[in-house]
Amino acid sequence: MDTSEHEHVIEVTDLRRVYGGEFEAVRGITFHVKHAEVFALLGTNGAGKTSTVELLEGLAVPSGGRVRVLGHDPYAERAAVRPRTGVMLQEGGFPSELTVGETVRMWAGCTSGARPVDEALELVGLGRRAGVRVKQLSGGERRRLDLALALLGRPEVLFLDEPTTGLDAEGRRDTWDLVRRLRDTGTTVLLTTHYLEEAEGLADRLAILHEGRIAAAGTPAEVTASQPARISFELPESYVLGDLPSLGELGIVAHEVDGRVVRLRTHEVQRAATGLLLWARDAGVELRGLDVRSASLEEAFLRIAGRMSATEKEGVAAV
Ligand SMILES: Nc1ncnc2c1ncn2[C@@H]1O[C@H](COP(=O)(O)OP(=O)(O)OP(=O)(O)O)[C@@H](O)[C@H]1O
Repeated sequence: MDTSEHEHVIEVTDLRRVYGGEFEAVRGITFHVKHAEVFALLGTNGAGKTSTVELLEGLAVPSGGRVRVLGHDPYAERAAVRPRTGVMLQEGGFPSELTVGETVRMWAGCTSGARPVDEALELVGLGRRAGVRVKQLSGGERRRLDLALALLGRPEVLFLDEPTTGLDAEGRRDTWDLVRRLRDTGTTVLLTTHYLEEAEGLADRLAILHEGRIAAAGTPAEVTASQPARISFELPESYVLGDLPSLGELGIVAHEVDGRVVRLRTHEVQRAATGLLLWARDAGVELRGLDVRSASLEEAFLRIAGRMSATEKEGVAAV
C-alpha cells in the first residue's frame, strides 16, 4: 500500500505490552501519525516510550492491540515494512575499530537504494569525520552516526528514540533542522524525547505517556491550552488579597500568596488580567512586576506526570 497525504502512516490501537507475563508496561494506547508529520512521544522514565517504539519497529509482538506501519503489521510483515523505515535506537552498537566512513559503507551494503556514504555523513554533520575511528567519536557524534545509518535507505518513516540525547545545543539544533527538512520532503517521523523544548518546537502533534497510558495528546498548543495560565504581581503597599476583586469573579482557579507576591492561575486570562488592571486603575495603584503567561509544555508535562507540589495540584484540582 502506498502512502498518501490522507493516510495514517502509523496506526496504534489499544496497544499493550506485558513483560514476564505480569508487568504491563504499555496499557492500551491508541494514536495515529499522519503522512509527513513529526509526532513526539513524551513521558517520564519508565512511562513506556521505548516499549511502544519497539513494537512500532517490529522488534517484538504486542501482548494486545494492533500496530500498523504503512498499512502493514511491522512484526509479521517485516519484509514489507523494514526497507521503508529507518530506525535510530537509544543505543546503537558499532564495531569500534571501524572508521565512520567504513561503518556507513558496511551498512550501505545491506541497504537497498542507499544514499551515497558522503551524502549520509553530510546530512548529519559528520562529513569531515569519515576517517575517524568510531571509538574516538564523542557521545554526540555517535548519536549523529546513528542518525546517518537510520537515514541511509531514504526511509518513508523514521523512528528516532531520544535522537538528541548527549548532543550539545548546536548539535541539537542541527538535528531539529534536519528532522524538519525530512518532514518537509515527505518523511513521517516518530520520536521519543525527554526535552520538552524539543517536542514543543519540533512536533506537529505529541502524546504524553504516563505509566503506560496516554495522559494527554494533541498539538503542543492544544496540550498546553489544557493547563491554566499564570498571572503574578506584587500586592501594592498597604493592600491585602481581600482588597482585590473577588477571585471567582476574575475567573481564578488557584491562588498563592508568597510575601507580597501574588500568583494566580486562570483559564480565562483576558478576563482576569482586564479585571485586575481596571481595579488597579480605579484604586490608583501600580501592579508591580505584573507577569501574564500561558502554561508551557513543561508545566503541562509536570502536572500530568504528577510531579507538581501537592498544594499546587490541590489548588487547581479544586476548580
Ligand atoms: N525487558 C523488560 N523486562 C521487564 N520490564 C521491562 C523490560 N523493558 C522495560 N521494562 C519496564 O517497562 C517499563 C517501561 O520501560 P520503557 O523502557 O518502555 O520506558 P521509557 O518510557 O522508554 O523510559 P526511559 O525514558 O527511561 O527510556 C519500565 O518500568 C521498565 O522497567
